[in-house]
Amino acid sequence: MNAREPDAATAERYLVYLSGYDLHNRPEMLPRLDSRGLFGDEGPMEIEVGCGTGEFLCALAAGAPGTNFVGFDLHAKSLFGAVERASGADFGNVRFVRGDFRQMYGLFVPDSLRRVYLHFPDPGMKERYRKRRIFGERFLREMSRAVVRGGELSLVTDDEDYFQEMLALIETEERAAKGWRRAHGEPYLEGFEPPVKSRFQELWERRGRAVRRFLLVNGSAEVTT
Ligand SMILES: C[S@@+](CC[C@H](N)C(=O)[O-])C[C@H]1O[C@@H](n2cnc3c(N)ncnc32)[C@H](O)[C@@H]1O
Repeated sequence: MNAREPDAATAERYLVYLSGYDLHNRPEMLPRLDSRGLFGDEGPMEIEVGCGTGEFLCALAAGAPGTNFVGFDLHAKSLFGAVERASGADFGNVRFVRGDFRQMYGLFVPDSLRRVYLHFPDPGMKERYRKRRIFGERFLREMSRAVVRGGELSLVTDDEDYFQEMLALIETEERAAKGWRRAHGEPYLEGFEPPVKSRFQELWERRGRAVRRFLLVNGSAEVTT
């Protein structure tokens, strides 16, 4: 997708930029990452971490106009594509936040999210890049704090090494009997059939990669709708 930078009015409506400097030095000046802070209302909110060009998130937004959807990504050009998609459809329930998600945990409000999606996160093949992975113990803990009891975390990957890391951490989490547990009896789910597939899902499936998913529920309450 070869998207151009949005004009000022479109960027103002859809895009929030959180610089590394501000996140580190003056987080108290930044908006809270909940419905009130990003949409000015109290609607339920779902987020996609590393949303890329936003195909999946915008398809969700089209199907649930009463829910707020926020996509997070580091990469400006991908988000320009995502903004073009959302503004082209005139969605009022979508925003995008640009910046390093790992620096944003302190801006989330406890019990403010209904679902979190982390789909096809970058695996970082080389040893030194593995440290940049979004998924890990801290991610699980922070998202458990931000998501309501009974809310969900959806994890999808095509990468064997990342999959094994997810499986091991999820099993540890379940043994601790708090935080996240699997919504399914099987160790993981084979394949993923959303209403619209993301750019990376299309790409990896075309190349014959196996796609595997975990659907986790927060705490021990029943799943919310
Ligand atoms: C492989 S792409 C997947 C994009 C999308 N989820 C999809 O399925 O097409 C991973 C995305 O995560 C973003 N990303 C990687 N590290 C990030 C971070 N620390 N904070 C925010 N986004 C990040 C990348 O810029 C990239 O767009």
